[in-house]
Amino acid sequence: MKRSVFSVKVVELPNHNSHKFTKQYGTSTNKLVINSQRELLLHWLSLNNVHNSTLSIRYFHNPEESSEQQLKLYLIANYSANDFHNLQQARDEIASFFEVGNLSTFYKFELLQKELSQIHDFKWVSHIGEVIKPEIFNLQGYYLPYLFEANQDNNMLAVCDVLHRLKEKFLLEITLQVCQSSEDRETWVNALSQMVAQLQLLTTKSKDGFIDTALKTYKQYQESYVNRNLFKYSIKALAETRSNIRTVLMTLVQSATKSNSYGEQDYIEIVSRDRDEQKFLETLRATENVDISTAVERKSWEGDFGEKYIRQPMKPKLSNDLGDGSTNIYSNSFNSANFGHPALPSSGGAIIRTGASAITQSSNNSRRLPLAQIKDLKPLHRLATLEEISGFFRLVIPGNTPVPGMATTRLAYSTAEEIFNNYKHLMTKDEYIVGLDDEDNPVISSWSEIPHRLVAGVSGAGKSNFLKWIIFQFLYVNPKRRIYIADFGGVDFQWLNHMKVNVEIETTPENCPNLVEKIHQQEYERRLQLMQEYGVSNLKELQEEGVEIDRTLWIIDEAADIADVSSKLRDTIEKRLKEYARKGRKFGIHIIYCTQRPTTEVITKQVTDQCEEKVVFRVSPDASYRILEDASAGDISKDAKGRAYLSGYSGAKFVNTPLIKMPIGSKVKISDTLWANIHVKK
Ligand SMILES: Nc1ncnc2c1ncn2[C@@H]1O[C@H](COP(=O)(O)OP(=O)(O)OP(=O)(O)O)[C@@H](O)[C@H]1O
Repeated sequence: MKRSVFSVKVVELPNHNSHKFTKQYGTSTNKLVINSQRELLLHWLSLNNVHNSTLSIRYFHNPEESSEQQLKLYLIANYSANDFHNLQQARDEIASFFEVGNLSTFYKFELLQKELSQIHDFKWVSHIGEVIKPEIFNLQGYYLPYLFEANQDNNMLAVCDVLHRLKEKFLLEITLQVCQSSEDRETWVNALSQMVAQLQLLTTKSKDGFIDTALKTYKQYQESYVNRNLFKYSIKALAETRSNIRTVLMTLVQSATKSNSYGEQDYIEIVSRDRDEQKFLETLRATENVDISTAVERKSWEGDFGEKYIRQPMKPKLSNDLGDGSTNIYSNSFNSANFGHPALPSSGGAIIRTGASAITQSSNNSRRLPLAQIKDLKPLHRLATLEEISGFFRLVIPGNTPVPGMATTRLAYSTAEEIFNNYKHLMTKDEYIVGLDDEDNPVISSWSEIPHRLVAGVSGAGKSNFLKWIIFQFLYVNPKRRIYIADFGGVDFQWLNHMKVNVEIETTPENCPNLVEKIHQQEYERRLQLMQEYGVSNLKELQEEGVEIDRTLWIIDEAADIADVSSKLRDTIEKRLKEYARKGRKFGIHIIYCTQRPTTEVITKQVTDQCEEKVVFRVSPDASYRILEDASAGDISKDAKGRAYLSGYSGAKFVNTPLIKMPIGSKVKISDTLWANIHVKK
């Protein structure tokens, strides 16, 4: 027998509120995601050339990681086949499901090439808790394992919330193994029919709530288990401390089952490394090997409880109620010696042969079945149908807010073209679109409400692209608007000169004071003078008087260069920031202060105070905190180019700024870009 493991990590979560999804699936995305998860299980059941195939969903919480990386989600498959060829075939089929199956529409998976032991080590685990179906061990010896009543709508959000609050490492693992049809099925099928027949007899003799429930439940087992595909399940929590296990697992039970089914039942058993060494190690080993273990079980199974014959404990509760009629059934209590014996009471013989199950009947035609013991029913509490278990076997489905501990990665980056096509009506003289939020809704900023902005982010985080996106919108509403740029890199904005727009670019910090002065005279002084002349107090009124004047934008691309060259220049700029902030709203003079190095020397308190809107791309958590009083921008991953944390007109949230295609010399013509929408009148 050859064995292999296939593991994937979930790298992208579905975003149902995204524009793309709502357009395609309307409001039914949630249902479709759930169906795609169910399909995974059906697919798994159909891998029939594979033996003992096991599939595990793992939620791993590690508080040592940054806040968007604390929760990791894995799917691990363990399968074996007779020969290498079948094994390879199974692997290809499994891979295909993750790559192109319906699940891949909603989740993006990363194939993990590493050995399993390299993905997870378990040295930190000291306690393991398991969710087991509630079982009733009645004093009189009755035994009843309940079925799971699955909540098919479980989205796992409550579980992720609890996991996120933990201050310890924690692994929640839901594992299913396809139950081979031949495997000990005959034994429990036989036991089931004996139990049903026995309970039926009892209900005719007395009214007993428990017996009624037991009969109903065992009949349900007969209907849904006997001829169906089944899974063995294990639902485990592996933890550093014992204290959080019950909380997490109960939250899982509450999410995965219908509220009326968990009631007061106890679902959880816990073993600890020091106290239940053998059980602990056995169940830990099962996790290491992506296997099912049944080591953890309820104390009631200890002793000789399971050894009893099914009919033995079924003594009437009040023998008086039964009168003499009971004798026939109960006084000749069964034991293996008299099983199948012609001297068996006739009612006993009928018990088996009149059992509800077709299998029982057909088996009985050919041979006598052994007398069933309580322990023959024991496998039932470790089995589940697809319907029962599907509430538990669930990848988290995000709601309106991101899943705590996981980065909300978007399914696709929106381009500036897409945003422009969908939302250009939101680009006005006073407002522009910063980008899209994680629900793919446009995030707006307002020039009239917030005069100045601070843009920060490490090299390559997407600042320059963002500035181009702002410039595009600034000019789209009026190509005659004037822009001043202090860009000491010197090449990022030169293309604007080819656009024949009103732009002035200063490339050396040394000449920057001239630019500052020029802006002051050409824009500030001029506006002041015009307003006095026309007797008005703001830009809008001036425009209404017929004066051809509009907002002006001053971009300082690397503020650190200015601070390096001269602290005097920095002070002057800060003074202007303040001056234009006070009057900016009315005057229409706006500054975007941009830096890679958001140190205290560059981003002084003056700057953070004056720039009321902050767009912070990836920076260190410290820098994020300094600028935003929130460390969120420190969690932005390196790959998430264009993603920023915004604090400003639209509140505080993550925003995904779009990539804007630029004209490149003769290679990319202006007409092939959005810039063709800026019509400069000659
Ligand atoms: N919104 C975005 N979506 C996708 N990719 C982007 C986005 N913004 C930038 N990029 C990619 O990242 C690269 C670096 O972006 P950009 O030049 O804007 O970074 P920067 O923060 O200005 O870096 P530096 O400070 O070094 O100039 C770009 O060439 C582009 O390919």
